[in-house]
Amino acid sequence: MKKDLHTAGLAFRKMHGLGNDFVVIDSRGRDAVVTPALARALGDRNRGVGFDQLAEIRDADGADFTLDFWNADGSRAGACGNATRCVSDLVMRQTGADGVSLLTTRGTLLAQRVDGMVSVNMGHPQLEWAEIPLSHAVDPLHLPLPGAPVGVGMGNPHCVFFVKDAEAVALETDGARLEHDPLFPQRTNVEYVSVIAPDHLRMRVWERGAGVTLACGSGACAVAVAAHLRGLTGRKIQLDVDGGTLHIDWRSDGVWMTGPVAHVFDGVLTPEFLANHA
Ligand SMILES: N[C@H](CCC[C@H](N)C(=O)O)C(=O)O
Repeated sequence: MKKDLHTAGLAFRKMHGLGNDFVVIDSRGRDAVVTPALARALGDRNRGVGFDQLAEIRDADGADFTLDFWNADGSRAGACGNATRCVSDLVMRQTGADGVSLLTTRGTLLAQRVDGMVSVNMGHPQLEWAEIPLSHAVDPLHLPLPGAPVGVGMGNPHCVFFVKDAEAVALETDGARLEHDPLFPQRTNVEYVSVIAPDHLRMRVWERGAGVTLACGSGACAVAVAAHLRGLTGRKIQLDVDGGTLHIDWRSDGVWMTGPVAHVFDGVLTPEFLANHA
């Protein structure tokens, strides 16, 4: 941790997309400051700020900015759709532009403002077992687990179950167990989905490294892809999550996700907090 942060503190923003909540730290123009220990401390809803993911903005070559994501347990997340939409909104407000490009571990993503909401192209889904990743060669469309879920990568792993009633699922126990199933060498996010209509799904989610959340953007994209590949839906759907509604459109250039964003408050982490957790 840099010496000036120990005297001045560290500014952050609290944002959310459909109740999927984020702390955003802007490290453009300086070295990155987030460590696994700081992410865990900040993610503590009693002793820190609390978030589902922490997003750190950094400078980028060839894009408007770079985004790194951390889960509340201090692990890294390769993708976070809702935080991507929130930070894109922030940067669009700062620059006055209607669109931005950003770099994540997936490469360059594009985001734009649409009807008061923010859309992001989350890229092409990863449908090969090794890129999801799975531990060995199996058919990702019918994974060898009870309930035959679908495995999809969106820069992070997802395990999608189609069930009769997503409300009736034991999300906390089943999600926690499946996150650590040996089929997923990097653990997995877990989604339970019921079909309302060929263009309308209901999803509940257990996130790797964060637990039950009110929404998950990359999960919503994975679910739309899985549902279409299983012949349950078209390519454009409305998806109801616990925190609201997302719109997903799997186009030829990637999976687009659209929804609301909210900026809740700004704060400054104290030098004392940083000294104890950096
Ligand atoms: N909330 C995020 C996903 C976080 C995924 C994370 N839990 C992981 O380890 O992959 C989203 O909107 O896409």
